[in-house]
Amino acid sequence: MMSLVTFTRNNALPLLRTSITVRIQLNSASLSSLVRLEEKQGYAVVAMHKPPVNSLSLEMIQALSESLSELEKNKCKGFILTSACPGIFSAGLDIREMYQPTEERLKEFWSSLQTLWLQLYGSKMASVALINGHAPAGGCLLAMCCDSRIMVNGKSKIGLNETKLGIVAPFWFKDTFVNTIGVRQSERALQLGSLFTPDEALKIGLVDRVLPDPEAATAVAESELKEFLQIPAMARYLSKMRIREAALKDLLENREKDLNTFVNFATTDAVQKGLGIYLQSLAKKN
Ligand SMILES: CC/C=C\C/C=C\C/C=C\C/C=C/C(=O)SCCNC(=O)CCNC(=O)[C@H](O)C(C)(C)COP(=O)(O)OP(=O)(O)OC[C@H]1O[C@@H](n2cnc3c(N)ncnc32)[C@H](O)[C@@H]1OP(=O)(O)O
Repeated sequence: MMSLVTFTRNNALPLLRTSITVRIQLNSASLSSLVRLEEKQGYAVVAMHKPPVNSLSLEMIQALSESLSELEKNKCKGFILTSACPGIFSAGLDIREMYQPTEERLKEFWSSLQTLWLQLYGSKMASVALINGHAPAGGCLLAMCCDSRIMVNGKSKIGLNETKLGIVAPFWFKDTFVNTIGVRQSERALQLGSLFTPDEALKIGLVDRVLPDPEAATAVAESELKEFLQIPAMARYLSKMRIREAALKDLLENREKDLNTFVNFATTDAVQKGLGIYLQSLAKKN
């Protein structure tokens, strides 16, 4: 189904001295059902929808990438990244992709994740993560790639908990973490695999606002995004790149090496054993 939306720059971006009407066509037919794209006045909502926990499988990662490309193609200025699965933002990487994998799929999985991170962390679009549920590991990474993070209060937790699975956050996860919460907090939290409550996350700067319920959080996410969109786009983007470009460059220049490191590490007996135990513990819970 082809949908059409009209973005009037006068409304969406008050600081731009132009009244050009930008017509945006989001070709949702070609996009996967794993991601729901909703067009709003001057921005888009990207909602992950892979029940039960929005785990980032190869298909989910590619669907997110395609959605961002679709927005870029349509000259969308900003988006809210959130979840359409109640209580879950994203459970992070789909552990089943890393457990007893074929080498070919494992490589495609990791390479797609690298692409998604480069796209999201380096995006010209302004973005707000509306974290309406748990956001461990890869889920936290997605949120950190956005320009602002609004979290709904409750039992959900956020953080990079990789060490708890017996794995290590890759250097670009770490760089994103350090750029968000600083070196000391990152060093401690990475080692401990800490998952933070919304209030704890607020205290260390991992999220920017905590709201009592999804409705309040949505309203704040919208006004936050509009604030970002009011800044002249080029100045805002180049300022963001001042902070992010070194990390982006590092992965761009070391993609192949990072891929090989990941494949070698993930397929060791020790890591496979650890992932198997972790998957069992998740299954046992139910
Ligand atoms: C030297 C270093 C070099 C290179 C680096 C190498 C390796 C590093 C690689 C990657 C970094 C990893 C990043 C990651 O993102 S790893 C994933 C981390 N995620 C988690 O630990 C979250 C696990 N899940 C949970 O804690 C809970 O599910 C959650 C709190 C999110 C939700 O709880 P809830 O009670 O609502 O649901 P559950 O009943 O637990 O789960 C439902 C269902 O979903 C399955 N599940 C959950 N999470 C995952 C997942 N991440 N992947 C796959 N499947 C998942 C769970 O097993 C249940 O399945 P079923 O029993 O079949 O219903």
